[in-house]
Amino acid sequence: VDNPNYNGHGRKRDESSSSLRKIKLETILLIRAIGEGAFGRVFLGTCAHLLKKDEFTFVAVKTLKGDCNELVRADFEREAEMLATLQHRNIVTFYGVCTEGEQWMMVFEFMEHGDLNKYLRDRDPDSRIRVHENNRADQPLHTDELMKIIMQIGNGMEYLASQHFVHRDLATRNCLVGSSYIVKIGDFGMSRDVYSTDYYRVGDAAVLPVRWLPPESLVYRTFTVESDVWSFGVTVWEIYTYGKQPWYEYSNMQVIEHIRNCKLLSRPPNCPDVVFDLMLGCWKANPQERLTMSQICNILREELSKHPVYLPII
Ligand SMILES: CC(C)(C)c1ccc(C(=O)Nc2cc(-c3ccccc3)nn2-c2ccccc2)cc1
Repeated sequence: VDNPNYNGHGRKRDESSSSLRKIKLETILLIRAIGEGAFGRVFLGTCAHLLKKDEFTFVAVKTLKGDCNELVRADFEREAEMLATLQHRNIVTFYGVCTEGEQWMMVFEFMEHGDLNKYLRDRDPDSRIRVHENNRADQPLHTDELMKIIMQIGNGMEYLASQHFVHRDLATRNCLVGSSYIVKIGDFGMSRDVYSTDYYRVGDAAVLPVRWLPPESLVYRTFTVESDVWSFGVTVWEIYTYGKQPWYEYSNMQVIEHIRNCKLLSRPPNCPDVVFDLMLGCWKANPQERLTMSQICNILREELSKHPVYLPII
């Protein structure tokens, strides 16, 4: 059970850090809805004078349903406070909140390519039907580009672990892809609606992303930076299978049995040894034996330095 002084993500409530910016309602323009969930909607919008005095910035605005009670609003404030303290190039930028109108809003940076799971599925070299975004076929992703993606998520997770922040739901659906293929960890709380089959109600408790969780999280419901490392390994598996659901051949009940019996996901096709070894390092039954995010980042940096990935400068 989490220490009562910590919020759900195992983070010391740090009163001094609230750099929570209040954004004026009149500077926000909502353009179109890009997501829908049980607790509200997400819009593409613009925000004036956010970064530079006389400029607009594209933003993703998470609106809280107007008829929310005090409890949900207290949650909203707490989440916003927490998000405001986490800043890193591989964490989706949280600009601030607007609590002027009836509808409270959270303002995030807009990530133009959407969530990483959809991005991967649209760029699977094997997928026959090529999704045509503005009539340009999405180029399939090659394995060296996949390595760059896991490096970025690794950097973000290393930062969260350094802040003693436990994510509890790391997966490609909760990562976003921005311009020039920057990948960041972040979501708008819609995953349980959009990717509902990734979650399963274990006992009478909350719905859990069982396919991404280690044995101790399923059995004792403990979530730690070590259980985040396990989920990172499953996220890497997702990336090298271009967004397949882990254990897609099995039901939730069978998956829980597999994980409890320490059965591991198999090596994705064409997955390099170093990457599969990394996954195995994340999936040690004993949390203390798992790689740390820092060790993971060092291994990835070493590997990337061998095959530098040339940025698409043309
Ligand atoms: C990676 C960072 C630190 C940026 C992060 C960490 C946690 C969350 C998060 O907590 N997501 C999240 C889950 C649910 C959630 C909805 C319904 C049921 C159960 C959980 N809501 N949110 C949510 C709430 C407010 C703003 C945005 C996301 C996001 C980013």
